[in-house]
Amino acid sequence: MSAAVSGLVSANLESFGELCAVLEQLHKKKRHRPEQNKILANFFNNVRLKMTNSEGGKDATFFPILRLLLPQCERERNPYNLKEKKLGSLLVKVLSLNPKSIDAQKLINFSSVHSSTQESDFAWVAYFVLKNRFVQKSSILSITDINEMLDNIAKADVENKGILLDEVFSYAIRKLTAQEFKWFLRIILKNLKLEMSENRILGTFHPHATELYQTCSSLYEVCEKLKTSNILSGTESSDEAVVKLFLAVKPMLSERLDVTNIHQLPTSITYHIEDKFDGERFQMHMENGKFEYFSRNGRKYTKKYGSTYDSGSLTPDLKDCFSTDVHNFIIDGEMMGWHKRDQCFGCKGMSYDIKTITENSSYRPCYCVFDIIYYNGKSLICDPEKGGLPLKERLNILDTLFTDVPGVIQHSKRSIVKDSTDVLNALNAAIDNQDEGIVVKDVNSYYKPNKRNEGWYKIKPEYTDDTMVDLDFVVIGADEAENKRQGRAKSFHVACIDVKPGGARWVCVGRVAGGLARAERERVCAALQPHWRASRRAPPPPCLHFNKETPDFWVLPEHSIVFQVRATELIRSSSFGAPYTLRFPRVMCVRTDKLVSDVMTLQEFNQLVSTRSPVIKLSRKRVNETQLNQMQPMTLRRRVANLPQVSERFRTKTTGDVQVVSKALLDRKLCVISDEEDCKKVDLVKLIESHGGKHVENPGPDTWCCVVGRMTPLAKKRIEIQELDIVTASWLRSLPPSDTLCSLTPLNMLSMKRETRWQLSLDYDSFGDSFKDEIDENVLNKCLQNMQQSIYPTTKEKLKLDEQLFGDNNPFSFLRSCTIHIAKSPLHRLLAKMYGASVSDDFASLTHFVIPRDTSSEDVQNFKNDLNVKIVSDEWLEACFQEKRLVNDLDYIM
Ligand SMILES: Nc1ncnc2c1ncn2[C@@H]1O[C@H](COP(=O)(O)OP(=O)(O)OP(=O)(O)O)[C@@H](O)[C@H]1O
Repeated sequence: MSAAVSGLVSANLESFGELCAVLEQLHKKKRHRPEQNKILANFFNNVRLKMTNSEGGKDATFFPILRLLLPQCERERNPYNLKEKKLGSLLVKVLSLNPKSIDAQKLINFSSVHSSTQESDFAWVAYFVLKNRFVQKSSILSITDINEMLDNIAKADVENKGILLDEVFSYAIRKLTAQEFKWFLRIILKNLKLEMSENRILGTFHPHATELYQTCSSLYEVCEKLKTSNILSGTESSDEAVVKLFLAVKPMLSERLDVTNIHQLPTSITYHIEDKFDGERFQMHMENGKFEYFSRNGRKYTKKYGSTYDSGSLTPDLKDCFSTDVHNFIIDGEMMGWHKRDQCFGCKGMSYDIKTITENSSYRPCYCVFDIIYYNGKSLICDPEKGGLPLKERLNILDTLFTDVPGVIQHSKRSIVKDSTDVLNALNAAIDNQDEGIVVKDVNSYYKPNKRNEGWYKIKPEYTDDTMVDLDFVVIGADEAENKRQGRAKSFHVACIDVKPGGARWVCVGRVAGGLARAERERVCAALQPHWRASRRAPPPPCLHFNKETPDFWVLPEHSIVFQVRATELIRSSSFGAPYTLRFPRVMCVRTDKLVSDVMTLQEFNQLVSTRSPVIKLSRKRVNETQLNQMQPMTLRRRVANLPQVSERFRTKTTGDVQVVSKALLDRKLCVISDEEDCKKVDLVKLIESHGGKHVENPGPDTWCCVVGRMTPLAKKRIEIQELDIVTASWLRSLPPSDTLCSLTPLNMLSMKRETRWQLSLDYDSFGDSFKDEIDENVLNKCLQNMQQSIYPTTKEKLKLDEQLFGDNNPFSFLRSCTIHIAKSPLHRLLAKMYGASVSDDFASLTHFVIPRDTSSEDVQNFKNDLNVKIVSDEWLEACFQEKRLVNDLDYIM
């Protein structure tokens, strides 16, 4: 297809040289996102203009260009299977360089780590080494030519024709300029080094392109759908879901949830629990007996698993399992390894890769299906307007689609959640079984491609403090960072101590990269810097046992420090000194208080792995219900409505010696949301009981009211949503004993539900002044305070006013709708406030979390893990300030 497609845009329309010039500009402006966007948008507009003005150009497609701009999204061509090492040797061969020459050595032994400047990738090194050998000084090849050359490279790999490769490369060297060749190499390596995300490039191309790409993972389809003629005639829209058989849909993702925050899920919603399978996400497409398999990032694995019932390692076993009235479908699930002899699942850390296992492996693929995307010609995803069905209805279809064949294809089992105890029990069962965790899903959620916050939650033990066993290791090595901004080390090799009669030996157990905050990493690197020894110059001494994975630098423990490390599992490995290594490790803290001789001993480490199972889970401790009550404000995400009660034995209890002295709260249920600085929760509960009331752990429909002391994020959230009656803890503390039930007045309340508000409005005015009761000085003061407050309009009212006065954009308060946390710049904070933003440190209520543009990707990832809020670069704010309007933040999402 690709050659034909390449021809659709006229060869003369765009030369590769012009594209390279744009790429150069984008590369130069890589720290200036808005400028990059402008450059790219201008380029697209120019091409669009040329297309419409050219004969038949209205039907021309951007695909040949877009696939060069987004080489990492290339799915129409086979993989090139050319990495730096192979490319280096190929160039040396094609250019007939003396392999021992300095230039040839630079190409053959290229390593991004050891190259002289931070910016240099292989293409850049090749450019400098080879630029004088290029004869072509100006551009002569078109985009079509380049695509054809790439087709040939992909073909050469499939057909294993080295000659074809040599031909393409010698042609490229003769016909391309040195600069074009540099970009040609970057396209082959699928990394243009522009620091522009897929979404940003697609978003600049067309506002609907990103969404379309999520549903089909095909640039070709995106370009077809957004052809110039459609754009001009206004017929294009993203409303039509482009789910097509045999085109991969980007899978829906799960949001991380710490089980101790489970109460924060609204109880008005029904959830079910499923096992969290520890395999590889796969989609299966089928039409009339023809199958395709796609991995999570849209790569085809059909050859492996089989395109028909006659081929592959999975499809032949599916022959009789599908219902007879199904013609086509797309299903979503996890490809697991099934141990043929032991008849059980393996997990990802084990010594097989489900994508590449062969017949000889002890494992075979078993597809565990948890969703359906497409059924008998109809897409079932996205919102109802687009034909989407809620999960429970999709699952009704899925249940009838096939019958389980154990070890081949299985439905993911699910159970409806009745209360938080169910979730806890399921997680603890997963911990006991050494499983990865559980997944909790809103049964009414719609399938949203590539979306993470749409009703699916993954709950793993490691998200909860205290369930994991932390291990103390000493740093004995490091690998060098390509980018030295955060210090010299990219990752650290950590070891346990093996105490021997002749002296200690340090046995490396693995490598850890994540977990350290930027400043801390810098501090660690600075402290170790004087003691690092490069392994290339001086091999590590025998007391440091590394095995195959020798670090770039080693350090003696006496000069080193201790890391407290948390990992999800230990997996068998022959790469490091110990027979098991750490899976997904991260540094929890630097133990400056610990001597290196106090780290874990090899003996202790071996005890952990004494079962000899290939994977040892490090989540040892179960979660108990008391932990469920410890809210974690940082991950507070969703609206809280009627919440489930925790089981009786874990409720906050008084000692039982409370004397009931009043009937003010007789038989009423109250829920204490937060305590007061000087009055613990248990004391507030005692007060409730002394008035004859009952304390409940979570508010439900029969809860009379809630009590708030300290303004915790949870308390704020509950007050904000105005769905509960909430009184202040000071009201409870000053409640006088009484023989009759007390009543609530607006002045004591932080929040009211609608019915209460309506009822009280009969007796009180909007400032809390009673129509019938006399008031004292104290009450009068409070009413006056309310009057003052109510003079100021709410944000909502201000927004309305903005709209009336300024239409779409109020140039003086364009940030009014935003609640922003600004990590660094005080100036930005000031300006943001000046332009109407609420600047806040309350992570639960943020619309944007603004961080400096040069924040490391690791830190960005950490923020993403911890916060459910848009994380944007500070360039977004600058763009807003500059343009005096609320600039679309999409381009600035980190
Ligand atoms: N029952 C299930 N429902 C949905 N996803 C599941 C289920 N079981 C396993 N998964 C897998 O869990 C993955 C998410 O969990 P995990 O955090 O381990 O993966 P990740 O790749 O590290 O992160 P993420 O996929 O969330 O970016 C999903 O992509 C999916 O492949």
